[in-house]
Amino acid sequence: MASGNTTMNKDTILKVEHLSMRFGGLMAINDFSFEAKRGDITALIGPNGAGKTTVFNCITGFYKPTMGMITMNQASGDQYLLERLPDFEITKKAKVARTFQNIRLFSGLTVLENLLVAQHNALMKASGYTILGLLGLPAYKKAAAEAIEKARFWLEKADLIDRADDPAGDLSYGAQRRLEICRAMCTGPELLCLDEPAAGLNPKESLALNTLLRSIRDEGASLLLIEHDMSVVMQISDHVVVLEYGQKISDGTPDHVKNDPKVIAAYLGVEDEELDEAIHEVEAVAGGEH
Ligand SMILES: Nc1ncnc2c1ncn2[C@@H]1O[C@H](COP(=O)(O)OP(=O)(O)OP(=O)(O)O)[C@@H](O)[C@H]1O
Repeated sequence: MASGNTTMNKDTILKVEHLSMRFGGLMAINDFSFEAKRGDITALIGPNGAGKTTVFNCITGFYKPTMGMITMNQASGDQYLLERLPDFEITKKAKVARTFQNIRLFSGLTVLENLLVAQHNALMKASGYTILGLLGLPAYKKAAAEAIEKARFWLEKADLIDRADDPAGDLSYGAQRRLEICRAMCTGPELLCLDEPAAGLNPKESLALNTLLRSIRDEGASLLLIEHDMSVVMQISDHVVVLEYGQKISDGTPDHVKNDPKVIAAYLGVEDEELDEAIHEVEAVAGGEH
């Protein structure tokens, strides 16, 4: 059941309005608003400590924001105010899944088993929560076959199907990251939030990640990612939002953001009082290039 009723364009999947998060005396996020469009890959970028992970934690229910509204607008038209939902309902009902900066797989289980564990809820429901159900109910057998089918589908997309029966811990780092993303996709999200998916990947692994992320978008899901690797952000994002000190400093296409003097200045790490000067310098250089 929907828990929100904001008037929203159906192309918008996530709307963050006036989000603020205070930790004691620190205002980590300060009146931050943005929208992610359905079917887009939206990247949230910014220098270290800008507040990106805090925004993710508010969207996915790990933190309750000090202020603000976060609306998930499903394709069906159902809306959920995420700041009011417990985190397990954000995955289950609102259909928002996430991965973390550090890999959290069951390394002793096989690749396939990791994806079946992700579908545990659907399987238990089909069993009627009884051992007899597990053993004999046709509904359970059907659900189990569907769970395996879904797992195989995402393993194909991630180029991991040949590793299905290997322990997850035996995979390379890049392959483990892709497996984590497959696991999140097996929960059937409409919005997938990825926290630095390219961190620590070599160029070949980065390319394989880009291919997987594009195929997730092609399958109809929307993505929101935090990423430091600018080659990933610029190559695959449809939309980029830039945070600095908890506030939005730029929002637009990768090209727009890449050439925004405020973004360049933020990444160069200039102090506030030097910002105007840096912007003028960057504008002068950019002007000279044309
Ligand atoms: N649980 C917390 N308690 C206190 N302060 C916190 C907490 N979580 C984050 N912060 C502070 O909030 C600010 C934003 O941190 P956050 O981790 O969201 O930034 P980030 O942009 O994700 O950084 P990075 O790129 O380094 O991961 C930082 O000053 C950080 O120290």
